[in-house]
Amino acid sequence: MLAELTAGAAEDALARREAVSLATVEADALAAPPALDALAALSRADRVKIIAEVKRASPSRGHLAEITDPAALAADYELGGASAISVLTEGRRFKGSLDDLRAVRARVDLPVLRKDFISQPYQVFEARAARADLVLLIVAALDDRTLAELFALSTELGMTTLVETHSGDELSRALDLGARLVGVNARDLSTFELDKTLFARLAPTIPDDVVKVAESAVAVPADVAAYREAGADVVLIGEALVTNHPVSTLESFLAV
Ligand SMILES: O=C(O)c1ccccc1NCC(=O)[C@H](O)[C@H](O)COP(=O)(O)O
Repeated sequence: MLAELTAGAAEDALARREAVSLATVEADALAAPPALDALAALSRADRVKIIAEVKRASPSRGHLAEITDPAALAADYELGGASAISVLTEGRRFKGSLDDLRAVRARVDLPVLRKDFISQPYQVFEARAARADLVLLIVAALDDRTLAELFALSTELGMTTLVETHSGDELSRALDLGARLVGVNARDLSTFELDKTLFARLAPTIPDDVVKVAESAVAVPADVAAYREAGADVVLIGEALVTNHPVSTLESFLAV
């Protein structure tokens, strides 16, 4: 599934590249206003922080929510106390787009994450050209050379990279890269199985100066509390926010 999602996203990027050249998207990225300092916005605090996700659908759950106005949803997230917004821009299975990201960026003052299956420099330039402040790189989807190349490019463009892991080996690769924002995703991206205990097992091996993000599998406030207890600085939440009242749900998650 991860290979299929990554290949599909690369194919879609290639089609966009035929319409808008690499040189153009690179120039747009370089001309964009500076990225917000997402690492500072997400760094350790006396309370857990939340990255709230704009998520219409997913391979594991199918249709989740209509979300006709992603910017309005992001504004609700900001009101509810989110520290950053994640926008799933993958079109085939998540029904997202870069237009969603641009709309969100134009509405909120929070850092915005391009959450996609990135494997090409073109997609990193696109993210910055759309004024994303962060990009996601999934260790399991990339070989070391590509991971390092994309991480360096995102950093050069002034963005923060959320480096996503699912195991001790992937965590070592993320830390070797010098990642400062590391995610542990409870969702196995091949089987879709959720392991709520994975973060607690891996977190003790992540150095203190690395910002730790627990991704996926939050349904109720107790899940946020458990991630916080296990050392999460940040929790990334999608489904629970798009299928419930976004403001009050966020407030309940932040009250733990
Ligand atoms: O959500 C999926 O089904 C999925 C399947 C394959 C690859 C990635 C997938 N999701 C991306 C995410 O990591 C989540 O959207 C994110 O962590 C939020 O998760 P949740 O709060 O459980 O919706």
